[in-house]
Amino acid sequence: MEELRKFLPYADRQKTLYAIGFAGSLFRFLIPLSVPLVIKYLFDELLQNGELTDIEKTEKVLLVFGILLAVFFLVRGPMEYVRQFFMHKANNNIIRQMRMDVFRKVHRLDAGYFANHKSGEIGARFFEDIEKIRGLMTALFANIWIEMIVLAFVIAAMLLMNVKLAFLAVLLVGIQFGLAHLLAKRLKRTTREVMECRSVLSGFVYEKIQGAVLAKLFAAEKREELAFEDRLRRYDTLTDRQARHQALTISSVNVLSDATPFMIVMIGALQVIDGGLTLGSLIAFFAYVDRMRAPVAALVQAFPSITEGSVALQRIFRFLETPSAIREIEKPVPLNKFEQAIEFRHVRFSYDGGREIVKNVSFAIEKGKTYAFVGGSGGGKSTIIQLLLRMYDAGGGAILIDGRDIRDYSLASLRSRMGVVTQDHFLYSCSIKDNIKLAGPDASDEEVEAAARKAFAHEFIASLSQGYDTEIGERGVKLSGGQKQRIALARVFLKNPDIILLDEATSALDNESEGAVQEAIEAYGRDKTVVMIAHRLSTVLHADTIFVLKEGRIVEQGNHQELLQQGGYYKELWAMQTEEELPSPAKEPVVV
Ligand SMILES: Nc1ncnc2c1ncn2[C@@H]1O[C@H](COP(=O)(O)OP(=O)(O)OP(=O)(O)O)[C@@H](O)[C@H]1O
Repeated sequence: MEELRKFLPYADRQKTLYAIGFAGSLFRFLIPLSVPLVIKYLFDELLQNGELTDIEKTEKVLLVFGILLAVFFLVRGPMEYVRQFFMHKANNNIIRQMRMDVFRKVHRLDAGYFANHKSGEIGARFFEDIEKIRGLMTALFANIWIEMIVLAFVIAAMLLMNVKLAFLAVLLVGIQFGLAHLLAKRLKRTTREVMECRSVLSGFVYEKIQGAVLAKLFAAEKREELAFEDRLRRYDTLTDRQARHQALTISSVNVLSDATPFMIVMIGALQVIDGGLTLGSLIAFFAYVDRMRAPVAALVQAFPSITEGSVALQRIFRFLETPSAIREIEKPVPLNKFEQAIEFRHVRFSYDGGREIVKNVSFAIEKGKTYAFVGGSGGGKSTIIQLLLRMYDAGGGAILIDGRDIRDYSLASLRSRMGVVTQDHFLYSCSIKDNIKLAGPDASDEEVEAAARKAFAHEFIASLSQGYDTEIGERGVKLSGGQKQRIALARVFLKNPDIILLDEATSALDNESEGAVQEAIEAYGRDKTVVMIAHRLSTVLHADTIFVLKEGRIVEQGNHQELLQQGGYYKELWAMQTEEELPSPAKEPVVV
């Protein structure tokens, strides 16, 4: 029930709408409850009344039913409308609020969370889980209380007519609730399993849709189908179990609730024979017992909705309360400008708390210079950039910018000083212009074009039929690797940051474009601080300092010439690459 306590503030904000909807519900449900009383009046006081003439009786019948029909049409109908509209409005407002909170949370979680959770599973929170709350809200904020009030009204009317019969009815209803409550416990457990399984399934499907083309390349369609079928079967087993529990709950309660009127009428008939009850009262009693079945059935049927909704709430709050590994200090300072240097001091880092990826790394980066990290694959080069961006926090040592620990700076200001182009640049499925404008939403078309020109992207963009307005598909699938890379670069040029981080930023370009983009980066980077990661050493020859990383350690550092003279790992890498690249004279650098 903890989840319901956390949910209350959401409902509290909608209390006016709920109150209006609730008032509408009261009229809508209570008006029909007057019918048995009218029946009793008809039988006991009107039809069997010897003092009234037939004409008088007819007049009274017409009057009573005229009033009743007027109330039904003029009050009950509009009240039903009020109930439906305001309840829906309140529920929708809560759902929108929760979706916003989940969305906001997605953007507050750290990179580590996304490395360990599938996007489809996270997406399930937005739609399936949040939709499940709708049933819970309707049950909790309207139906349950209305049905309780109806039930209380019915019981009160019964007590007024016959105490003994009323107690019998209350006893039978109590048994029905007890049974439903008992069975609901098992139902809750299964419901949780079903929902967990469904979100895993949705993560699986989402990933397979993204990998559908890859599956074709490996002729793995059949394998994927079987894997999906297997998962669906497991999901079916769970939903079958859930349906069985649900059916058991509803059917056992329904049997009891169906039998209740018979028992009451039987005992009531005996009382009529004894003269302890009038015929009109028995008929009215029967009508009330029958009315009692609806609230009881509604309450029992509300159990599954409440169960599902509360499991969904648990899952949503678990997500909303996920602590972010990357947090700002209480009063972060803004990094308004990068003035002097970046320093890594004995930095250590492991993604999983086990294997160290960065091992006691220390280096300094001065403002206005160009640096490069090179080394074998998996050596930790990209991880260093991730640490600098505070996508992850170092496990040991410290990273300083202008003499201050980066954890002291506000995250937004820290990241806005840096522009990054990675190997895996994410593009949104919108227009090229909007993708570039991610770096500056207020940029004019001229500024966007200038940035694209610098990144040697303007020509290819202009050649597209829609130009800058061309939609590029999910993750930019409609563009080539080199085109995507140039758009990512244009984005950085538009952002105009103090520090440029380029992780294999030109690897997808052909030799000619790479040379041109390199020149652009060099020209642009003259008054900037540039940190590059490259496999192709020929692209980092101009760097002021090259750090050579091997298995998480800096094993050598210096400029290209110095490193060659050291005759170590760098020289080995250089020799290997120049041999590989010999057939391409255009790219062959001069080795002195
Ligand atoms: N999110 C992650 N969770 C766990 N391990 C990771 C994660 N990202 C990277 N690694 C591991 O960290 C190590 C270093 O990866 P990193 O990407 O920093 O290397 P790199 O030097 O940039 O490699 P490459 O040149 O191939 O891009 C690798 O062994 C990789 O498996």
